[in-house]
Amino acid sequence: MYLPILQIQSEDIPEYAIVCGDPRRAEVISRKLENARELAFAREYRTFVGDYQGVRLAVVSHGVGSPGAAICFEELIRAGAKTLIRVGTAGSYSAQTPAGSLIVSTAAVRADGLTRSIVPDGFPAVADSRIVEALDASARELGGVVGRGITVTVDAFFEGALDIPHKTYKKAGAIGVEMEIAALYVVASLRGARAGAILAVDGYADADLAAEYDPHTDAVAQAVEREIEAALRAVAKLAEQDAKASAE
Ligand SMILES: O=P(O)(O)O[C@H]1O[C@H](CO)[C@@H](O)[C@H]1O
Ligand SMILES: O=c1cc[nH]c(=O)[nH]1
Repeated sequence: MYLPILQIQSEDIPEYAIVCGDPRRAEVISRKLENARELAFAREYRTFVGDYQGVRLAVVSHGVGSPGAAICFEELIRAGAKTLIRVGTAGSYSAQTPAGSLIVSTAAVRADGLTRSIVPDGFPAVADSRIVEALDASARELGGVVGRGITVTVDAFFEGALDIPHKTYKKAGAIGVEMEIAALYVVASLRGARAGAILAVDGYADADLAAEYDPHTDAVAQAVEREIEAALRAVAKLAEQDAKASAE
């Protein structure tokens, strides 16, 4: 089956997929794979396949924002992807997770518009627990600060005339904010796939903590390197669990 937006053939897509916003990050991840091959680069969607520790996986960029990203998640799942892990960046709400930390998202606040148009209010956006455990364990193997908790998915990066209620989300216990995870968790739930996400913190979103925003520091680059490695190790762990389960 031809997937018209990603412009790939479903036969080329394996069960495991790593997704990220930035097409350049997809290329960086693909360089960690053996037998890496670029399948397509259509709009913001850049698709690679390759092997990590013997596990075939796809690496696909989904761009910025939930509507475009949801198309990518839908087509990947239609193509046969069953495990999707987002490797992204986030703003932090907590001094415990400063720039350069990693966050493993357990669930997402649906403060986006896309999921409102595909599931009712109140429907949760939740990560798969085995993916959370695999990401958390892999991130901790690599050292550095690792937070774990609820993240917020918004549509607006910059505030307009209305405030983005970061303080309210923080008071309610969320630890960071980004722009696509709720769409990933909801689309995965709708289509019978499982999903999780790991984020490199690139600054504070909380106005009380915020300094000049600079996502291009060495600390952030090192955190992105660690989250990529953590996601790849998590894929290997999950594939091993899946192989054991299907042998039983
Ligand atoms: O680094 P990525 O994966 O793009 O994730 C975050 O960065 C972008 C905003 O700068 C949004 O896509 C947000 O979710
Ligand atoms: O959406 C995002 C991504 C990174 N950093 C932020 O503050 N927001």
